[in-house]
Amino acid sequence: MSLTATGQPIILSDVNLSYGSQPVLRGLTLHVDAGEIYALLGGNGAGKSTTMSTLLGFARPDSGTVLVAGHDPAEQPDKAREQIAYVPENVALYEHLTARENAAYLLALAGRHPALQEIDGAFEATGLQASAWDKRLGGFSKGMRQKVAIAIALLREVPVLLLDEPSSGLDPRATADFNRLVHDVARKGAAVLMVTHDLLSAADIADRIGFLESGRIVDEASAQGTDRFDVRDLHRKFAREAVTA
Ligand SMILES: Nc1ncnc2c1ncn2[C@@H]1O[C@H](COP(=O)(O)OP(=O)(O)OP(=O)(O)O)[C@@H](O)[C@H]1O
Repeated sequence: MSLTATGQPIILSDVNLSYGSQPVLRGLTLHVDAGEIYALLGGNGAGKSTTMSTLLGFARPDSGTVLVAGHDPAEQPDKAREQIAYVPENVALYEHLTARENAAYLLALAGRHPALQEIDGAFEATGLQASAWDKRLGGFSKGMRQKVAIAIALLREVPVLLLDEPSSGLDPRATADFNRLVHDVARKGAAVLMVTHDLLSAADIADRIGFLESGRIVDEASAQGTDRFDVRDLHRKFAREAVTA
């Protein structure tokens, strides 16, 4: 695992990015430590997806520093992506392959060849019921798909986990299961950056919450020990930002 001198797997420092004449990221600075869960909250158009695209090497900043486990995604996209497990809002898996086949195939593409027991162990850790392991993905719910995606992420043992709107479309039970899993991944040492509109989830699992407005962090809050976030307070901040964005 290659880290930067500061040991932070996710670094965005003073990042500026425009689409044509429209500035989208404006001096964005955001660092995530190993083992930390950072929730990025922001209204529509605040630049959350662009931030993800920048980390994945799909969008090139005009200036500033972006490092994923020490690699600049714009210069070395393959190296950066090797360090990232990315779970998009709608997980893309092979519909005609079973859960086990999806895991084996996608991990092979990433250069890993875990034994079947390891794949099953990861499914077990995610709470995906054993009766689904040999079923084709075609009939899976969104929650089940996310479990397969997280199992693959667990087996890749990468230092960076990026989650895009992970709880949208999940019922409260599935959201709680998913949050528990993300928590476990972070406790194993991954830096987790999640983009979300779900204040409850953010309050539940984030160590830090950043409010993104017009491409920069305008406010940040940290959980202090066992003191969690006050959701009503978050809502007030979020609503204000959404109004002023
Ligand atoms: N490929 C692109 N080309 C031009 N403009 C873009 C492109 N992608 C995003 N934008 C613009 O950049 C701004 C930020 O978009 P982005 O998708 O990053 O915001 P977001 O916070 O993810 O919003 P949402 O919550 O609606 O998904 C928006 O004004 C959007 O129209």
